[in-house]
Amino acid sequence: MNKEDFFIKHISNSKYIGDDGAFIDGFVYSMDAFFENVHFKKEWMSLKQIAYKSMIVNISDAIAMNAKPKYALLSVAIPKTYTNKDLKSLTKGFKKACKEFDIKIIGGDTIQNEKLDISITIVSKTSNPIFRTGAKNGDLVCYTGTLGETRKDLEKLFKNDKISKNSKFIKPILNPEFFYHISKYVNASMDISDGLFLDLEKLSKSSKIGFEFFENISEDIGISGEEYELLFTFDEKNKEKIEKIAKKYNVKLNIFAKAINGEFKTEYKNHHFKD
Ligand SMILES: Nc1ncnc2c1ncn2[C@@H]1O[C@H](COP(=O)(O)OP(=O)(O)OP(=O)(O)O)[C@@H](O)[C@H]1O
Ligand SMILES: Cc1ncc(C[n+]2csc(CCOP(=O)(O)O)c2C)c(N)n1
Ligand SMILES: [Mg+2]
Repeated sequence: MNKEDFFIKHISNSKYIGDDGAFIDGFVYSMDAFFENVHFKKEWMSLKQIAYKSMIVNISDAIAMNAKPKYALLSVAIPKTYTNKDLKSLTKGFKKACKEFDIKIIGGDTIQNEKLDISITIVSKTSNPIFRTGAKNGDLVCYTGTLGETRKDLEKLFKNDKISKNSKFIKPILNPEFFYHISKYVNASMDISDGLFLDLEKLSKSSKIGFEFFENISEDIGISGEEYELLFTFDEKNKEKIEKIAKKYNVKLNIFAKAINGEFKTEYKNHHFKD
């Protein structure tokens, strides 16, 4: 067991752990860290882009639970060298995401540190939470969008090559309205942050199912992390309805497997705690 899984297993045996967020009394609580040299290097993105993405990766978890983000608590560790202009750029990024998703920042903490580190808690609302545990035998398994480019762009950045400012690595694309619209047909869902193969392993564990793949999924597609696409399962009888809604919202669907008895394990390791 890797250190991440070992720690999570021992920190709590609460039933709330294991989903993209914890559902309690109509609200979903989720948090994600966005740290310099772990999630980005300062040369790769502007401060506004960094702040914006730190919010988006958090909002992604809320959407995957079929919850509407409402409030954010924001902790920021700021390097000493940052000027007021730098701080303004950061606030612009946070505010842009808040405006786009109608979120209020209701608190947080600000400290000084060597690196720029951001931790965000999102409080979101839902009357119909979707968990990772709900996939049923026979369900179709689907992800949205196109996978692979994010990892390629990350590799380029590591080689000091330039990438487009429209890259999903810089600016992930979320599809909240599409997902809220199909939510009544969805049995299980999560977002793709670690990569399809690793996230399928999590889905398999949570729902106690395996997968029968309709075609081979290449490594390029399967190990690309930080895609923030949606991964979900649904009963075959809802396929046409979901496809129609996807068309309306211009969302690409990839129905790539069927849930079956068994379990799915990937040979690929989580990038966290590699060594
Ligand atoms: N330090 C921690 N203390 C308590 N619970 C944790 C801790 N770290 C993770 N968890 C919980 O463990 C589960 C898995 O966490 P993980 O970070 O893998 O979530 P994820 O949504 O799969 O990934 P991502 O962080 O990329 O969104 C979640 O329910 C999360 O709330
Ligand atoms: C400097 C740097 N090194 C590596 C990566 C790749 N990376 C970081 S976090 C993550 C998955 C989701 O993480 P989390 O579970 O924390 O949300 C991936 C693929 C990066 N973006 N920047
Ligand atoms: Mg998630």
